[in-house]
Amino acid sequence: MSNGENGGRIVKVNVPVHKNEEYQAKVIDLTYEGNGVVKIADFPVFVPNALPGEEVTVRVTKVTRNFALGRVMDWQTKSADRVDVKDKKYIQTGIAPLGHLKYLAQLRFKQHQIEELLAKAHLDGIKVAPTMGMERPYHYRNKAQVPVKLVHGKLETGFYKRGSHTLVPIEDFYIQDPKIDEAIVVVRDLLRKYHVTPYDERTGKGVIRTVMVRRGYYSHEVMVVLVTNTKRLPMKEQIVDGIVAGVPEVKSIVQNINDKRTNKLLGDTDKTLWGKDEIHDQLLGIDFAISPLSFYQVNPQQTERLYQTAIDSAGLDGSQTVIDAYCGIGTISLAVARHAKQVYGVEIVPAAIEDAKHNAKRNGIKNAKFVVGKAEDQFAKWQAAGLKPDVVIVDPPRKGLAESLIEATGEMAPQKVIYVSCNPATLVRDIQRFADVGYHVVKPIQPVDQFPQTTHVESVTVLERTEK
Ligand SMILES: C[S@@+](CC[C@H](N)C(=O)[O-])C[C@H]1O[C@@H](n2cnc3c(N)ncnc32)[C@H](O)[C@@H]1O
Repeated sequence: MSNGENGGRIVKVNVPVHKNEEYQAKVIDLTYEGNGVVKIADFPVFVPNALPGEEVTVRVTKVTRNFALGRVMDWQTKSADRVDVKDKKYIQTGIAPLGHLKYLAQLRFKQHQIEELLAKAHLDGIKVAPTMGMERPYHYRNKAQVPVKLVHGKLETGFYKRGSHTLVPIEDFYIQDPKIDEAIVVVRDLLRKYHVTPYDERTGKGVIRTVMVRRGYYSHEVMVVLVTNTKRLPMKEQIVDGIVAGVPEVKSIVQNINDKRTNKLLGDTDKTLWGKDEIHDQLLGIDFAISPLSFYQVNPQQTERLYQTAIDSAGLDGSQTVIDAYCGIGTISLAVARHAKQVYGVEIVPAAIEDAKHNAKRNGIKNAKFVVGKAEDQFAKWQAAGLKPDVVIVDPPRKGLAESLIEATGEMAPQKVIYVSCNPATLVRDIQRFADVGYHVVKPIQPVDQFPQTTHVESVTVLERTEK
């Protein structure tokens, strides 16, 4: 019998492990979240920083009815796939939850996740290609959003410990562009120098909440966004001058005001303090304008590979009509437009569609039309209007596709469906639903590692219409 917590209530649960006790066990698996799994008298305990095959001493930190959480206190044996991460902060904070696994093993882990889900759905016939990885799988992020807090009386920038709001001070973020890390240190030192107070979420007081920095991968243009809780930023001129002097590539300095007591990072009001309102960068040779609130892919190198894989799979020769569903700021649509007769993009966020139209114009692309709306509703409208696309590309959020969208696709009868997925579980579910309307996977699913050192799995699946 052990005490487990349940929404603040203490409940008695009949389980074979006890909080704060230590157990020796062998790690038997790795979860999709990157935690090691050990079983104690058949009861699962999930443990960060533990790899399959390792023998460990685990201290149990939390017990629930069905599982427990634990922490490795000691390793009796270590996995050959283990990397000794120099700084435990990366694992503690969730910056790099797979940072302790060799990169090749991370790529296999991602491939294997899709294979396992297919096998569970009795779809073992569908193959999965080895994950396309990065040559240098570090320092890839083109955007940082770093909380600012008082830690032991000193203003610090860093990252939250997993599952908490405890700030761990960090200077080298490991997966971010090092120029971004340098810019954050410059800003932090200026905030310290001019005694700007960090926001305190308990009292709602203080000035600076977050520092966001973006840097164009090709353009090298840097944008610094200071997210404040107050309309006034004290010592504004001095801070701006300091950033201009300390960050040579800076092209835009923006104050974003977020005076809501919320976990939301950015507020709705932007004030450009210096330079341009937006920076620019390219993806697949297309120029994109990026403002503080714009969505933009964070790993440009791998995004290009992911989208190129999707575009190559579409087999376009300039004569096709293509739908790009969940098009965001039109990244895929605009890249496809150069190889298609006409492209239609649909996306639920109006600001993203504004960006998409703006980006089409800037690049002189005239054969892409963008619509705001729910993809599932828009598919029904297109179907009713008799639109006959040759190719449908979908890039949905983690929850995958609405069933009605799959049915409408079946009715519009494109030759190909290209499915860009960020969640293998909903991908496998949707592959089964596509089979019901006559579409089958025609080549191995291609995972592309968009987020090295983390557990995210992105992939491209090609489905074709097959006669029943
Ligand atoms: C994985 S992102 C796709 C990003 C896009 N391909 C790009 O590169 O910019 C998923 C997108 O789907 C949008 N979205 C979410 N639910 C939607 C819905 N029901 N209909 C249309 N778009 C939706 C989100 O706002 C987000 O932009």
